[in-house]
Amino acid sequence: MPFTTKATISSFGGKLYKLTHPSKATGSEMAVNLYLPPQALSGGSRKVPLLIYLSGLTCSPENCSEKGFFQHNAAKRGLAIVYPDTSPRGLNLPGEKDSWDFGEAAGFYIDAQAEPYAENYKMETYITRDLPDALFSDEEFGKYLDGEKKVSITGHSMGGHGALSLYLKYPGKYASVSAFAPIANPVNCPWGQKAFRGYIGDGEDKEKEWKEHDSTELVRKWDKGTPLNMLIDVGTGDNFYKQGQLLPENFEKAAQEAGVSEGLTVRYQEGYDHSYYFMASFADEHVDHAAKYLGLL
Ligand SMILES: N[C@@H](CCC(=O)N[C@@H](CSC=O)C(=O)NCC(=O)O)C(=O)O
Repeated sequence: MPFTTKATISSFGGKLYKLTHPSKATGSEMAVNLYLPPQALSGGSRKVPLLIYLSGLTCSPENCSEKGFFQHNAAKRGLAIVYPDTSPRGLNLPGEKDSWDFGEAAGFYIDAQAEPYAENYKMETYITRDLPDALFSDEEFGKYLDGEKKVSITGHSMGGHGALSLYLKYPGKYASVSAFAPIANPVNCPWGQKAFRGYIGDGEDKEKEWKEHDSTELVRKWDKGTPLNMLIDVGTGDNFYKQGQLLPENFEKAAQEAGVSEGLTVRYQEGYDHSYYFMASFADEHVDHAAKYLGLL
């Protein structure tokens, strides 16, 4: 099914497309922004690889495309970026809009099993299947995107959890992963527990299942012979980090204990907070991280 283009905006010599498209997984129309760098467009006509950026709680595709500054270096390296939404919208499910850290704009990049979310909150399937399939097969955008190459994945906060956990759940699917201030051990923090309780369910068996979506648990199972190709930045002035919502040290420790920390870089950036000022400061480096593994550097 084709994309509907709502707006086309020039950015760093390329174009940002504000789009919507239907998703089978969510049973709804999904908003998504796509950045095509100049190399893919007129005069370039080269197929470019794709980086997926997963946003945090409360975000839409707009936040990062407006103020993350990823397009700056993507335009130099010849990399397309897709900015998906953070949940289905407009469903009016009971309780969906009661809080900012659960429900609408807080889909957590997992497939919900609990009611009333089980039918539509299938964000894992949307990100791993519906969205890439739609982009690479699209008559218009498919011309510019290199579907032969793997894609890379990155994200912020809840989206950092999404990027790390999908990378670890689907070994070999993504060329590399990076994350800003990821919720790295969701089973042990209030945001993650609220999401997993609401989307997966509670009780002993369900809580065991939560671990299948937790990056700190998943990294323990990573193949020892395969480098992680993973970059994580966390700001030491981040209030959510100080409140124990992110827990990157637990992730690092688990990777070290499992003997899989080859290719893992975790940086604690002095004084930076949780905001897009932090991300914009290091966005060029995260784009370079992806560009390296996508063969652009
Ligand atoms: N409304 C909340 C703050 C919400 C917030 O900070 N969201 C972050 C992501 S947090 C983890 O996933 C974000 O990216 N916000 C969008 C932005 O443009 O900054 C509160 O009141 O504390």
